Amino acid sequence: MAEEHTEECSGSCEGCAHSDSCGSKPQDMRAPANAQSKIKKVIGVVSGKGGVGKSLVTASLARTMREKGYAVGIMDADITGPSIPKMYGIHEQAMGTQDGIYPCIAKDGTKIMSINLLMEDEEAPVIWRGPVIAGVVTQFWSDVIWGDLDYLFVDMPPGTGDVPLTVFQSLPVDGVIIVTSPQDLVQMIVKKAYNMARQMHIPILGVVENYSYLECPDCGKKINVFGESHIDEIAVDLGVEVLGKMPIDPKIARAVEDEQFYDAENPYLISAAEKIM
Ligand SMILES: Nc1ncnc2c1ncn2[C@@H]1O[C@H](COP(=O)(O)OP(=O)(O)OP(=O)(O)O)[C@@H](O)[C@H]1O
Repeated sequence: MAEEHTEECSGSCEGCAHSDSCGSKPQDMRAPANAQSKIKKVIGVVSGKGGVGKSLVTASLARTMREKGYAVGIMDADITGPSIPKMYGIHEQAMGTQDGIYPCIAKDGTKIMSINLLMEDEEAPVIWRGPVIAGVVTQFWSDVIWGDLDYLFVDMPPGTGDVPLTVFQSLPVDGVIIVTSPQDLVQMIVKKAYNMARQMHIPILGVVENYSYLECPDCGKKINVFGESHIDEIAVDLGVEVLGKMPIDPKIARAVEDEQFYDAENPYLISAAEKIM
């Protein structure tokens, strides 16, 4: 019979003489990366609720890292609402061999994998149950030939469902960035995302507030379109860093609309990028 841990257990199995036979040892559910992938850091971008600009923040972080000369990939784990390929103007299908699937490469060199790159019709809905969707995300890790990457950003679906759970359990996530917006609900939803990452022992790198303000193009006055920000208080309360406050920026919105995000500049997330490095 497997031995159980004793009162002296520190919680970590490292260095314990009983670690091989202990029945209480946490199960490692990590999926193997593709044999041809060498990824230095995996960063998850999460949000407690939808529509806060998580995909935009993911792509902005990837752009900032590309500008700094790093090899970057984006895994679009938002299977039912994929938006990353379109932002970069990618509408082709990914190619596969018996070794795996090759990500598509954006004009700025960012490697991208998304369910939309595997579908014949990118407008066809994905009507799959949670475990199937979660399985696809694991395949994005095991079957995609990412090659050598400094950073892989994972654009998670909103909330705390099957996919974030699978990503946290199956991928070696080095840390998460929580994206939020300045609304009353925010405190509760940030805490949900925060608590999920904590419970899964994933380091929280900090929070980014999106839609923080709009700068008047005539007088430069900052208008709080979605109300007063509470992000600084929330960050203090949770003991996490505020990594950036992104305004509503028509130039960025245009880059998305024109499907030319590979050219977009985002000066608002420099400290978020530095925190990752
Ligand atoms: N700071 C911003 N300035 C201008 N446009 C923005 C900004 N943030 C997001 N947008 C635009 O708002 C829309 C929604 O953003 P995005 O797709 O990133 O949200 P999301 O949180 O990933 O959504 P979902 O939860 O549905 O996956 C997009 O068209 C995006 O380009």
